[in-house]
Amino acid sequence: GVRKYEKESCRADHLNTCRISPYLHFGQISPRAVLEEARHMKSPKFLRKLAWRDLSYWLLTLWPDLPSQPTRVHYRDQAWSRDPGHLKAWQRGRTGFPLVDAAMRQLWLEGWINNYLRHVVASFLISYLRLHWVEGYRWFQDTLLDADVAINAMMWQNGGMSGLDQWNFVMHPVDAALTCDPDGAYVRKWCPEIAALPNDFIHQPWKCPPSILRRCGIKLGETYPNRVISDLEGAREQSLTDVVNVRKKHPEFVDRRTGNDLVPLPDGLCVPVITRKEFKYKLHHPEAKDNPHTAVLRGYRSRKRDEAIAFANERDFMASAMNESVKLTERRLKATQYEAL
Ligand SMILES: Cc1cc2nc3c(=O)[nH]c(=O)nc-3n(C[C@H](O)[C@H](O)[C@H](O)COP(=O)(O)OP(=O)(O)OC[C@H]3O[C@@H](n4cnc5c(N)ncnc54)[C@H](O)[C@@H]3O)c2cc1C
Repeated sequence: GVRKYEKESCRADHLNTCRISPYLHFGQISPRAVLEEARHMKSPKFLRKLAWRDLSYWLLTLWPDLPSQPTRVHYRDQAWSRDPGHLKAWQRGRTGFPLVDAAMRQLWLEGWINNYLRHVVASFLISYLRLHWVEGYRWFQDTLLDADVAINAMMWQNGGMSGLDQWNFVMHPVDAALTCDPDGAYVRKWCPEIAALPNDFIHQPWKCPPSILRRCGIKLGETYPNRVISDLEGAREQSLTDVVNVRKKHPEFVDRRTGNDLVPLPDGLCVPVITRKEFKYKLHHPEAKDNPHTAVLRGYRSRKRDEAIAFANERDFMASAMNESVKLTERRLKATQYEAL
């Protein structure tokens, strides 16, 4: 169990975490008892996570408005999208991105998803749909069995870039899927309307050749939603620019020496806090296309799968081109026979 927790707690298709958060939240299990048990497990990762729980309570006592007001105060001026259609699609698991949809459906029906999936859907809301993190916080408060004002707010603040500890990664909805659900079992369970898709396309049906979609009885836009956004990279770039604009507008909250954000503490003192390297780079190189510190996580599986998909599409194209050419020859032949008569 411990080995799986250390290395594979991300898996969506296996239960590799403890699932004790609702019991901890409602006081049915004491965190001290859990800590005592966990000492024998030799899982530093687990102990770290348990400690984060206390960290969030400490943060909430320092910043009582943690659930609604950016801790990095200048991020109040950040531009966000306000598309209600996108928010609804995210909440109801109808974004057209299978892993995001599967997780949001599980959350709605069971009131729980694992930590990795919470990061995936949060990254999607914030960095790709560019919707305000407070929307995510509110939805999680409404739907999670373990909904906890302190932990939930701390995590959404950090994901939303304005928390004390900015996440240094962004989860790509397809690359994350290949990591946590490599054979698509999880997506098939929660998105049964696309279950018949072969593994290569289960996490990106929009790349599936039309003939295979037809064979699986899938009509994108009808039986399963089209993607709410298709230009993921463009959306991510815009989100990056939104943060850089805030930092440009408020040089008084950027430490001149290190480039880190400055956060005013409740007693008035301003302290520098760790800031994502890609934000610091972009501030000084606004036109640069390739940011060497990009935070989007990519995996080797994605590249392998992309090659397989390109091959399948090429084959599909060749097959339909050959089909067309056979039909054309038949039509020509018929026409000549008709003329000969
Ligand atoms: C956007 C977002 C929102 C979240 N909202 C909540 C929430 O409202 N309530 C909640 O309990 N957890 C929240 N978490 C943290 C974490 O996802 C859950 O605690 C965990 O998934 C619960 O499952 P588990 O008991 O199997 O966790 P395990 O991984 O087995 O961890 C054991 C316990 O450690 C604590 N813990 C684990 N991860 C974290 C963390 N990242 N921060 C603080 N404590 C942690 C929890 O009490 C958890 O029950 C959130 C995470 C994210 C990314």
